[in-house]
Amino acid sequence: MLCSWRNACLQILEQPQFAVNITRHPRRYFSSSPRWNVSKTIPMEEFPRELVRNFSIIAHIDHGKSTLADRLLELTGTIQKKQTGKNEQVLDKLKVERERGITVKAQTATMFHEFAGKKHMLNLIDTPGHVDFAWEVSRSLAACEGALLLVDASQGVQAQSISVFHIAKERGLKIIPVLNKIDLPAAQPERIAAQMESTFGIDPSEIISISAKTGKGVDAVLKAIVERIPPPCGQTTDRLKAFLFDSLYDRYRGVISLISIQGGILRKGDKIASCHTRKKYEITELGIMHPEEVPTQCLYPGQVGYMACNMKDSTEAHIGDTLHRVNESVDPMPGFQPTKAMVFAGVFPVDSNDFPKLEESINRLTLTDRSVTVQRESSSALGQGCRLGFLGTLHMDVFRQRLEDEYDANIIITAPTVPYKVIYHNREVFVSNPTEFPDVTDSATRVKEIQEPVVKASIIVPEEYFGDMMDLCFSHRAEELDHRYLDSGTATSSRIMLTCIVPLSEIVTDFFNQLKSRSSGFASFDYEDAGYRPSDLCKMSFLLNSQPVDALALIVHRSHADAIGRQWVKKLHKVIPRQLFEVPIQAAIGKKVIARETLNAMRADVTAGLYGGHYERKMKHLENQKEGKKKMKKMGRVELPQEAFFDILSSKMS
Ligand SMILES: Nc1nc2c(ncn2[C@@H]2O[C@H](COP(=O)(O)OP(=O)(O)OP(=O)(O)O)[C@@H](O)[C@H]2O)c(=O)[nH]1
Repeated sequence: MLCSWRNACLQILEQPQFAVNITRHPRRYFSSSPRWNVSKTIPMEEFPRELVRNFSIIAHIDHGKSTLADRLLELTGTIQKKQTGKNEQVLDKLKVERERGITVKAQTATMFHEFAGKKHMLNLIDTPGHVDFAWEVSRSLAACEGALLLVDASQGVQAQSISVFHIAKERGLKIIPVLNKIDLPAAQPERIAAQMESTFGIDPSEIISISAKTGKGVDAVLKAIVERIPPPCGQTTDRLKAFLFDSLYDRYRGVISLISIQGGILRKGDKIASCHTRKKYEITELGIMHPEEVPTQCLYPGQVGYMACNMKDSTEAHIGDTLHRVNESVDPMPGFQPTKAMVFAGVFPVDSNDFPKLEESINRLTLTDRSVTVQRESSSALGQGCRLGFLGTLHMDVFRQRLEDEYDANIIITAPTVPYKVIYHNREVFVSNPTEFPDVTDSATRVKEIQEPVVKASIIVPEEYFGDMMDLCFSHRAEELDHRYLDSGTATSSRIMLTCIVPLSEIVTDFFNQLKSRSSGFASFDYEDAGYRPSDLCKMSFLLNSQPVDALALIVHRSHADAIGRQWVKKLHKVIPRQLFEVPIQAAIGKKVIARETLNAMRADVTAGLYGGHYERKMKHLENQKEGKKKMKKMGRVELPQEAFFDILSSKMS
């Protein structure tokens, strides 16, 4: 699968609009004066751990991580300076990443840099910036000793800057503060430096000011990486211990794992075992990501690279696993918490005959993105499909786009839901599919309590938008609101950090769009899991001609039920084509209808052929028509066309 993933990337890169200096052969990545002649193997033994630095770049979305990564790769001669003048980034390889300008999948690249007369090996692990991909961030950081904390000098500290800072701090990483985009006219380096001091306790004299776009100051970053980040631990004489921090699937070679060597030397041909699964393997290929694969003979302590070892099934590679030599047991490294899907949605093919193809595409795509959970689902309205679990709505959106771009899938995706906890007298059940949600109005279901997931949200916003943000939070059922000023002293327009507890279900719908529009794009937002809380939730069903449409069911808070019900029947009324008979469109909670619209019948003019004649004759025709329609209505099932589903469900999410 890696190969197909890689091939997909290469195909994308080979398209003229993505023409950058990456090609299939590693040799071509080198500048005209390569440090290493890659036709010979890289002498890995020349890089003892003292000469190795493993680091990551962490920042809020769009603060310039990938741009800085490119400048570092260029400055160290790893890639050629771009001639295209386009903004494409070398490490953002997926089409969706290039189109949206965001990093989704973390990439690794090794650079060689001469400092104080010694060649150093610098391993950069690029990380995504969006809150949905925080799991990738913490996974990338586990293989590093240091991190560049990048802050946009025009935007200042944002919500995600704070959360990634804390992840890095918790992992004990050396943090190098970097102020980026100083070339922008709106940049306020002194003010933002003061903000970094008050928010992170960073000494302003340690901050490096750069422009990743023009390259100004980037050499000082390279110097700081070597001087300030400690070298990794581990000795060549230790027992072999390799930490598996990422994996990909290659159709021909099986699983390719990214590893960091914590101790001992890993050689091609070595027999290794996994602490987690206890399975044994033989290393068939070893190398470094440069940023494409460059094979080597061995990897030494502190080095980061890739390995292939005939792992056939992608589930065998456990992120966070420790690998050791067969018969030489070691203490496993602390692993990662498994990811928890927080947003679920049903995915159905537009043409139900396409289900096998869709399922195959989903399975392939999940091999490159293990945080997605998959379960089969069938709906009477939409046919066979899959219920997928994602880390957040952006994650869901990116997955959908990748399905469409890379696998040509034509799909309908249902409204996102979150996993609710239904507590019965004797058990607890997690429900993420509205069709499985019990009817709480019916005492026979014996539901004791319903709980919903809540998150601790942090919003950073200029003072003038504070009132709007409070309104937004209240209208989304926020509790425990608190705030503090980020800028100390006399700043003219201060920024405020607002924190509150909000139900996750409120965030997965339109919260983010509203946050951006109500703050004119100035607010930034981040959230973390805050457990479950009891909530007054119920299932809302929609009925067309008294028949429930399963794919449209929703789980709503009772206080919002009436408004949502009314809004939805109105929307349905707009998109459902008129039938030969009258169709009631109803929203119901349990057996109680809370909103209704009526779709009038199409009426052929049955009296058109008559001219003159008696009034009674006309009335008789009309009465007959009425009778016929009544019969039709009794038997009639309203088929919702797929386009109507598409309209309803896409507007549901906006
Ligand atoms: N003027 C200016 N623009 C910059 C600079 N650095 C980055 N940019 C621009 O800022 C935008 C975002 O940069 P990226 O490098 O994609 O940001 P990122 O942090 O990698 O974004 P994610 O991967 O989505 O988290 C791009 O349009 C860059 O061209 C800079 O120093 N000056």
